[in-house]
Amino acid sequence: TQSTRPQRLLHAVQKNATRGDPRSVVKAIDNFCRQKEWAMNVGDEKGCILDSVVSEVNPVTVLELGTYCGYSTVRIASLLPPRAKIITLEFNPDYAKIARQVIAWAGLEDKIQVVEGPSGEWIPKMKEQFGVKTFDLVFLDHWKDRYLPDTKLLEDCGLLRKGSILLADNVICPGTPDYLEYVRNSPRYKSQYFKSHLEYTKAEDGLEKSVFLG
Ligand SMILES: O=C(NCCCCCn1ccc2cnccc21)c1cc(-c2ccc(F)cc2)cc(O)c1O
Ligand SMILES: [Mg+2]
Repeated sequence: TQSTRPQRLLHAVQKNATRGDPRSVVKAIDNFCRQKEWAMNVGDEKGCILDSVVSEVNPVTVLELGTYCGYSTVRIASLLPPRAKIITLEFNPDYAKIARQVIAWAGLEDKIQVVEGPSGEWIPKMKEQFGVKTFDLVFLDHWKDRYLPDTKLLEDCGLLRKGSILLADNVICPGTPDYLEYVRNSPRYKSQYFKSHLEYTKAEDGLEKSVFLG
């Protein structure tokens, strides 16, 4: 039976990356996507912006919405202090299965919890299920029409604190117009746009970093 793109991406990691070396896993995925098959990882250009935000925030609790194959999960986790944890939500069980194997190859399974299901159902259960108080950093990379409702849900569930950072991928391509309008005009956020390009292409895209003001 025909393999899927995530399966081919995983094989490229297992073939070209060193076990326990997260940076080599990131490199192997970027090379696969540049040379063989495009895939919707945040990629190396936006990935460097992600790295700088993570290093600046030094988060202890991270929520990622949209795991896919675990590229950004590995990128973030490789920069976290020892006790820090990421909860990453993936709707598609096949993607989650691949992501767990990519994360294991990077040797980062102790810092990462991959949770399967829709954000709308899981966000209200974060406190009781995972003992989370608030998130220091949220990376939004899932259905683009869920960025806004899930941000409001995070607020309503008390999962954001003064200074929590929201970092959103794809605010230009595919685009999240209602989310951008909200974080850029709400008095509860201080927002900043990092112009970049859609992963592995010349098309414009960017990340929006928004600080929750409480
Ligand atoms: O669609 C994108 N990502 C989302 C994938 C599905 C997420 C599903 N999901 C995961 C967790 C979760 C929790 N609750 C509900 C749903 C949930 C995406 C697309 C492009 C893209 C594609 C084609 C093109 F021509 C240009 C750009 C580029 C990106 O970087 C992207 O991220
Ligand atoms: Mg994305």
